[in-house]
Amino acid sequence: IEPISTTIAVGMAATLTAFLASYPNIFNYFHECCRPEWISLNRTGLQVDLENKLFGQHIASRIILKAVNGFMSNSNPKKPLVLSLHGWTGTGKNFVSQLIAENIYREGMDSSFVHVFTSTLHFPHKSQIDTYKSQLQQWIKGNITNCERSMFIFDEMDKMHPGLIDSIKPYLDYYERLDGVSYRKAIFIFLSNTGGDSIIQTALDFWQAGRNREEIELKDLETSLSLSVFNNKQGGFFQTSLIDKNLVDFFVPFLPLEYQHVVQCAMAEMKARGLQPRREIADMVAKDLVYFPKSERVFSVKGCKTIESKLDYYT
Ligand SMILES: Nc1ncnc2c1ncn2[C@@H]1O[C@H](COP(=O)(O)OP(=O)(O)OP(=O)(O)O)[C@@H](O)[C@H]1O
Repeated sequence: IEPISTTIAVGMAATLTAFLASYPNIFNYFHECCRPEWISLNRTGLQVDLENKLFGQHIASRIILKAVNGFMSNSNPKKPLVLSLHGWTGTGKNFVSQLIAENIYREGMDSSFVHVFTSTLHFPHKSQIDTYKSQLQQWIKGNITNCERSMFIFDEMDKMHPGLIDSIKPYLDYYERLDGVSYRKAIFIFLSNTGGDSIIQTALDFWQAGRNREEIELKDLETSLSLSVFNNKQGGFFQTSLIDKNLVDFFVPFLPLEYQHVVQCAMAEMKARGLQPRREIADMVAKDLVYFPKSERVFSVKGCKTIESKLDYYT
């Protein structure tokens, strides 16, 4: 027997054995499963994405990076991570949720462990609230039983019937196990426009005082934000025990976007389409949008939301 071939053959067999040992089910190598190979935080990726892709949100960016990093590096968290993202339309709340998902799950938003609920789509009828409550509980329990590192995104919280979200309160709490299931490694993200007005007022106050937007700190927004979230009668948070029991770990404010950010969004969109980003086109797109308040015209009414369709027109 020729020694070199024998060495290679033995080496390959050892590698294959090690590979099969680490993948008891070879199927899991190709098919998404609840294992670190498929679910683990790419810290640098998240930081780079937040720095380069999310515009005009220095506070949100900072909080999210710290919160997600801290949570994902803790192998034994005491409760699930609960983030509540607030702000005007088109400012990046869904977008940031997507960035988080992409940097934790290899399959990103397409992962079978990332679940999105939209109030008007999944919970449309007030009369069905009791059914929704038990469905939601079972759905979350089932999914976390399947994979403890699951992520749940609740969009349009401001359109959710008050009371519904209270039904999942036990899952967000500090319990070690509930009916044999541990919810502590899951991530819950709530998105809403609630509190947007108070954030805008603060941003406008800074602008009118000639102060730099980057000088706005979380403490400038925190109190008025949590008050307006708690007392807004329209939304799923209305006087919910999630807030008075401090189960929301971070209230994350999204600032209204200005002309310069809309330009950045348009440039990024051109790049994403494989086009050479052109400032004059980005300017045309940005000038096409409506800004408020009427007299100052500082913030984009739709944030960066209609950029895509406007670009179709100009490119
Ligand atoms: N701050 C931002 N930085 C970069 N892109 C952004 C930002 N805000 C919005 N966009 C772009 O605009 C699109 C729409 O924004 P997104 O859906 O995240 O807004 P939203 O805050 O969730 O709005 P809504 O409250 O209406 O749901 C995003 O997919 C993204 O391309």
